[in-house]
Amino acid sequence: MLKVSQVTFAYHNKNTLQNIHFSVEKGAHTCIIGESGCGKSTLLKAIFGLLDLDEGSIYWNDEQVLGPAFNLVPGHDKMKYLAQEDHLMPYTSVAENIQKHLSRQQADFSAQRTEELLEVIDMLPFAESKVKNLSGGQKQRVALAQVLAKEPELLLLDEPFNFIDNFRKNKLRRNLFNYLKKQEITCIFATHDSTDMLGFADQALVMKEGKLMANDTSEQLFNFPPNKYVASLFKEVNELELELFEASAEGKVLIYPTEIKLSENGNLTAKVIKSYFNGTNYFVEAEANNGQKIYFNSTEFLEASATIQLHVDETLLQQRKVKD
Ligand SMILES: Nc1ncnc2c1ncn2[C@@H]1O[C@H](COP(=O)(O)OP(=O)(O)OP(=O)(O)O)[C@@H](O)[C@H]1O
Repeated sequence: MLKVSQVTFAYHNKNTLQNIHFSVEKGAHTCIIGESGCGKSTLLKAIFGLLDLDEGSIYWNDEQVLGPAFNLVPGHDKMKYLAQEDHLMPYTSVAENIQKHLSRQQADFSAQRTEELLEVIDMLPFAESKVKNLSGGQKQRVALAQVLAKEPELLLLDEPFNFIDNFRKNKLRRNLFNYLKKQEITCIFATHDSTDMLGFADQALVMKEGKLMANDTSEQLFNFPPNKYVASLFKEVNELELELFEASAEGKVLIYPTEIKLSENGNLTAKVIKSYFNGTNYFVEAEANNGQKIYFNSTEFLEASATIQLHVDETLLQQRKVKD
């Protein structure tokens, strides 16, 4: 189990991690998500032991993770950390790059282990290719196989899929996270992409400006986002004044565009501004009578300036009130 307790860290007096507190169970997959610069990479580095904390502590099982001031070779030996930049050997083959990272115990069945890892990253046909001839996304996959080679107890991945195209990403994510579950490897990964979080993380940590804003399952965060920042990580979201639905109501409510329906007996009146075709339907920008913008999906094209009735489910209006 990983225990991160009240961790605070500053780069040159600039607070980068503030009072971060959470734990991760053995074998669980946890994602760290948040806008660029919020401190995701810094948190991964702290967990791996690359930073000397200003306050707080980090424990992997019963062992405290200590920073470079206490370790000649920084980095915890039960963990593997894959940074955003890779450290591959360009003039050797993909297979050799992986073999180099296998542990001594695995030397006897090195070819079999290399093949297994090549399968996880979906690169069997590239085993003998030189790394220098690979694309950015392919190099990223080889770097991933390298950190898996030593069978770490805790794997820390920083944006592991950012150079990989969507077509490959889905298969790679399924392969990787199934493999990690099978091997009972605990994994913490930083990402910008909510599809990494929704499908593959047991637990999601949302960060903003160095603080931990939410720690929950991704389903819970999607269905009941505590604020607009969290909801916006998933997709575009409307933060609507409740007075639009009931004159005397106060406060705001978070509603995703797919949850607003065109309806003759709607509870919201609006005027269409523009319809954008998005392949399956139209993404419509409209304006409520208090001037607030409303975004929703429609199966039909709606003419600009048309007055329309929209409907939002009453239960959602209750459940999605914004908490301060
Ligand atoms: N070595 C460093 N020295 C000084 N400041 C740094 C250093 N590394 C990161 N920072 C700053 O710390 C803050 C957090 O950076 P970090 O890389 O952890 O964010 P991030 O959430 O991983 O961002 P991204 O998603 O863009 O990778 C940023 O303001 C960044 O500029």
